[in-house]
Amino acid sequence: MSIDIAFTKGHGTGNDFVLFSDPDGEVTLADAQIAALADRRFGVGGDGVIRAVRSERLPEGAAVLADDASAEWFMDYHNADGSAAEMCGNGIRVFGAYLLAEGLLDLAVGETVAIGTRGGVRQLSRTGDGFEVDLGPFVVAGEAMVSARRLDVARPGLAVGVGNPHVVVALADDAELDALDLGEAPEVTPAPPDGANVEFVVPGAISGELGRIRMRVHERGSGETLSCGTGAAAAALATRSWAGAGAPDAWRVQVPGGELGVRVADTAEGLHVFLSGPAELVFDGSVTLEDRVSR
Ligand SMILES: N[C@@H](CCC[C@H](N)C(=O)O)C(=O)O
Repeated sequence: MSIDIAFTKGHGTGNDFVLFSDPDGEVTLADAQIAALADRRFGVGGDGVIRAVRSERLPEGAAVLADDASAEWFMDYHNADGSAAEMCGNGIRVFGAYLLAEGLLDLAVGETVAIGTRGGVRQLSRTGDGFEVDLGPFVVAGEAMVSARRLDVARPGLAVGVGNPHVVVALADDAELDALDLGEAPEVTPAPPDGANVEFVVPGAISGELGRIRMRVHERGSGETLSCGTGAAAAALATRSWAGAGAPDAWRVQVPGGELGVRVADTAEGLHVFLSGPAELVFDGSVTLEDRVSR
């Protein structure tokens, strides 16, 4: 049986998503159907697909609601290849904008809402020009060697966990970053058990309390994208760790699709990393998904 989906297309600094709502959890899409929706030539096109579903209607939602009973909405995130991911830093801001536009959420500037994700509950705050998300505690630990097309030799990478897995590699300068060919997934050795998003960064100037970074990313399950929010947080955390004592807690990360803010701050639950940036809704449409996808 085919299924009709009413969707909204949105993006955060060029990281683009197909969003649809399924409040009662009645729509189960196969990975191939999600990939068909995300296909840029044969479908709507996007780096990911996001379903808005009530936490209480999902098996994963039980843990979310046990942690925070106010997390009514769950961001069911899938990469462009159909694989599920724990978290999406750009996606959750666009998710907030989508819930507001659909009338599923009431959130004034300055207010915060709890959102369920596979990586746990995330607190999302509405700012004057977008959203800021508390990505929670983080882990910066573990080394790997990373090779990529047009990189002369394999480089050391630092593993960073912000709910989903990342490996961050520092490059010497802009020329090296621009020359990279990320049309193919970088090879990470030893291979992370669940795969990883790989960020290539060029640390820039640190002026006072603020550090700057340029970044390109190859996302697990989606390929090279114009931006990755959790990747920007991972890039800032790795650069902060390389810089050592006295490194700034606030960072601006420049990605091909724009700029994101990252800050590290003490909270009642310890050190957390926060991500801020825009969230844009671009257009609405509807699409019929076939039960059996041939591609
Ligand atoms: N683009 C996202 C990350 C999406 C998930 C990622 N590809 C993964 O598999 O972990 C972001 O903005 O954080």
